Amino acid sequence: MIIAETIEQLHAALSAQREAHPRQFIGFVPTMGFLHEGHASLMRRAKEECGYAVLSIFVNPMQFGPNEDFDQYPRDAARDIQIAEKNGIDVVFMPSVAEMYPKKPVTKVMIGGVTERLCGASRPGHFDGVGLVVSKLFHLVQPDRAYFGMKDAQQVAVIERMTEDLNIPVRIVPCETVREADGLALSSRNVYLSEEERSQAVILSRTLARAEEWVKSPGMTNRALSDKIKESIGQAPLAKIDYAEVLTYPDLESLHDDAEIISHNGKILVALAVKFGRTRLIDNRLMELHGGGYHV
Ligand SMILES: Nc1ncnc2c1ncn2[C@@H]1O[C@H](COP(=O)(O)OP(=O)(O)OP(=O)(O)O)[C@@H](O)[C@H]1O
Ligand SMILES: CC(C)(CO)[C@@H](O)C(=O)[O-]
Ligand code: BAL
Repeated sequence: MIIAETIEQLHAALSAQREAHPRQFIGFVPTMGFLHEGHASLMRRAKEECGYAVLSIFVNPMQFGPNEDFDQYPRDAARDIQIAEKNGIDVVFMPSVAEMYPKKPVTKVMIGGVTERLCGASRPGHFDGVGLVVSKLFHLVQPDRAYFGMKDAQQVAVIERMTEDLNIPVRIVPCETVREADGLALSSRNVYLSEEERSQAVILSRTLARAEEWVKSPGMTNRALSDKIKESIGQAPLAKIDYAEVLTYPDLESLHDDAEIISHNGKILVALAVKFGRTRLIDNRLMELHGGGYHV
């Protein structure tokens, strides 16, 4: 496995690969490191489907707000390198902030529409930072396919829309969320949780499982569902709701408050962001409705 800390080293590795295997696909997994089994599942899929897999590890300051956790974000490069190697990665790109942003960028990648709700609303500027760094990474790596986790479902919708609007020649591959045995979605930020917060954090996946049943009940309106979701999260005394919303997917538009959910035709996303102390966790469930029918 090649470890590239500079753009020059990355280019050298990719040029050698393209020269030796011109027809082989390149699969790309962008991350912020502190790798876990969720990341590993993306790496294995990239390797299996493409034959050659590139991982990036970069905690991107541009996507953190001034009062967010950029400085505290967990980092462990040595452990990440071992996990990458075990999961079939051919090149790890782990640049410094100065390597990625030698000058303060004056170019903005602003994605509208799909960023108006959820994390786009509660983390102003977040998706401008994601759009910028992912565009840069796509230009640097020029992957055939890029693998993103559905835990960050809004991010998948944003990146799909950005690559479509800008004709970036990459296929975005959404990947299933990997969970702990009790249902908690794996996330690098789970390490911030105290024991008590960790045991209560199961309320996110538990509420999403309940929501899936509630959606199927005839007569269940969006307003009633939202109330039930909030009440369910409220059963965890330490949980503070940032958002709990039901939106269309991938456009992330509102459903009418009084509309019966089961009569909706298309995908809906039940999306949660919940704080435990200073730790903000997200999770979601995507469902497909057929104007009365129901499929996961
Ligand atoms: N549990 C998971 N299952 C599958 N993919 C995941 C999971 N968690 C994160 N990913 C995906 O890994 C990629 C990199 O995410 P990131 O490095 O931000 O990890 P994270 O665990 O989501 O961290 P954070 O705690 O900061 O949200 C993203 O595409 C993300 O959706
Ligand atoms: C896609 C990403 C690596 C961009 O910094 C980040 O938002 C993440 O880890 O999901
Ligand atoms: N997984 C999303 C990256 C972030 O929280 O900034």
